Amino acid sequence: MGGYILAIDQGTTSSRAIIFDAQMHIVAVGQKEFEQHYPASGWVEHDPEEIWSTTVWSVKKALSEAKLSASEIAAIGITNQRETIVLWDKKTGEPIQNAVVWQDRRTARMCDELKKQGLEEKFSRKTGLLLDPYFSGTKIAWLLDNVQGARKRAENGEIIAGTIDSYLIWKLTGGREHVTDATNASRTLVYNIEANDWDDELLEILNIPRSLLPEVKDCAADFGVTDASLFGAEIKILGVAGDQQAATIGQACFKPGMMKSTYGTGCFALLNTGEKLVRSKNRLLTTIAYRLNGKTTYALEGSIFIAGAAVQWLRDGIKVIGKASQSGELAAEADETQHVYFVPAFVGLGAPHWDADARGAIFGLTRNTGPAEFARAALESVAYQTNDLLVAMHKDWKAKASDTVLRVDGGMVASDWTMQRLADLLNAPVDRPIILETTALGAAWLAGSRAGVWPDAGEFAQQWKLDRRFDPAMEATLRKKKLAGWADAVSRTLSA
Ligand SMILES: Nc1ncnc2c1ncn2[C@@H]1O[C@H](COP(=O)(O)OP(=O)(O)O)[C@@H](O)[C@H]1O
Ligand SMILES: O=P(O)(O)OC[C@H](O)CO
Repeated sequence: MGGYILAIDQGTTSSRAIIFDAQMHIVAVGQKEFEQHYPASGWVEHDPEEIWSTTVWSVKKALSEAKLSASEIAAIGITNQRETIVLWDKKTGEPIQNAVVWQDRRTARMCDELKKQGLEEKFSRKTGLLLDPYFSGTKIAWLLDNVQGARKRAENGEIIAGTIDSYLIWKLTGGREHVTDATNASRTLVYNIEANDWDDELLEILNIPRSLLPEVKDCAADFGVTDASLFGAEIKILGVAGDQQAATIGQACFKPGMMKSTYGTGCFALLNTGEKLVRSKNRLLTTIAYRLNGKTTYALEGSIFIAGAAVQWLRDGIKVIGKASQSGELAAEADETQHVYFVPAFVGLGAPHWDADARGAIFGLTRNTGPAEFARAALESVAYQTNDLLVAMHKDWKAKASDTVLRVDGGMVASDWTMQRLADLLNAPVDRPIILETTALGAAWLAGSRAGVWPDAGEFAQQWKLDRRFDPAMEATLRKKKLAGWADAVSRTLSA
C-alpha cells in the first residue's frame, strides 16, 4: 500500500477525482462534466447513473494519469454537492427517478404550507436550517408522494434514500453500505444537530419513514471498502464531508472565528463557531462544520445561489465575454460614474433573504451603459451579496468587520479584480491561498489522517500558504454610497 490519497469531489456540474501524495501534493486529476436537466421552470435534476459513471471515469483517469494501481491508494475521501437527493432500489441499486438537485425549487409551495402551519421555528430549532426548498427533506417527501409506487415501496422496505455521498458509497461498496456523515445529514432538514440523530418528530411531519435513511458517521470513519472489481483492488473509504464543509477543512479553518468563502457556481461562506451552536437571528443557517471523534464543531453559514453563474450568464446569456477569465478585464474598463446594480436572483435569493420567488433585475441603466458596466455589476453583485452575509454573521457572532479575515477559494477567485472589489466592499482583507483545490484537500485530509498517512489538524493547518492578500482600498464615502444603492436594488427585487 502506498501513501497516496484519492479525493472524489462530486460537484453540481462535474465529477472530479484528485490524487494527492503523502506530502499532500496533487499528482493527478480526472474530471468529467455531466448533463443538467431542467424538466420544468425552477426544477433541476441530475441522472444518478451519470453521476456514478462520471465518478468512475474520473477515478480511473486519475489513476492512469498518476500511473498508480488501486493498491497504492491508502484511502478515499468523498466530498459532494450537498442536499441533492436520490432514492434507489435496495436490491438493484436502480434510482426511482432522477436526483432532485439542491437548486430545485419544486417544493416551494410545500415549504410555504409548513410555514403557514407555524412549523418553521421547530424545524429551525432542531436542524439549524429554514423552511426552504434548498434542503433535502421536502424533496424526499415530494418524491415519495409523486413518483408512482414510491411510498408503497418505501413502506415495504424496498427503497432507500441518500445524499450524493451516500449514493456513491452504496455503489462503490457494491451495495454493502448505506451510510453518510454528520455534515451531509445536517443539510437534510430531518437531522437534529444537537442530538446528532434523525429526528422522529420532523420525519413524521414530512411523512418520511426513518428506515429510508442511512446510518450517520463521523467525517473521518470507516465508511466501507470499494468493490475490488471496480478499480482492481479494494480501497478503504475513510473520509466524507459535504463540499462546503470540506472546503472549510481544506482552508484549515479549525479555530472559532475563522471563515472561508467559496466562489463556484454559487457562494457559500462558513464561519467556524467551535463547539458552540450559534443560533442565527439574521436568517443564516447553523450547520455542522465537521464531527471528529464524536465531537461536533458547528458553523454559521451564508448560502448564495448565484456567484460564478453570473459570470456564465455574461458569457453564455448576453455574450459580452468569450471566456470567464475576461470578466475582470472588462469590469475594470467600466465607467465609475455610472451606478449600475445587478441582482442575480435567477433562482430566487438565498441568505439572508430566502425569497424563492424573486427573479433577477438590473437597475441604473443609462444611454452610456455597455458591456463593461454589465460585467462590473455582475462581479460586484457577488461582493455585495458576500457583504450582506458578513453583516448578518457579525451580528450573530458579535465580531467587528475589521477583525475578519476571509479565506477564499473556488473558480472565481482567479479574478484579481473581483477579489480586490470584494475586499473593498467588505472593508476587510481577503486571503487567497496557493492551493485552491481546498474542497478535495479537505476530503483527502479526513481520509489521510484517518489512514495515518497525513498529519493531525495542527500540522495540516501549517501547510496553508498565502498566495495573495487583497487589502481594502476603497474610499469610505464611495463604499457607503454603493452599499446603499445595492440595498435599494435588492429591496426592489424581493417578491413580497
Ligand atoms: N477568471 C475568472 N473570473 C471570474 N469567474 C470565473 C473565472 N474563472 C472561473 N470563473 C467562474 O467560476 C465558476 C467555476 O468555479 P468552480 O469552483 O469550478 O465551480 P463549481 O464547483 O460550482 O462547478 C464558473 O461559474 C465560472 O464562471
Ligand atoms: O457543487 P458546488 O460546488 O456548486 O456546491 C454546491 C453546494 O454544496 C450546495 O449546497
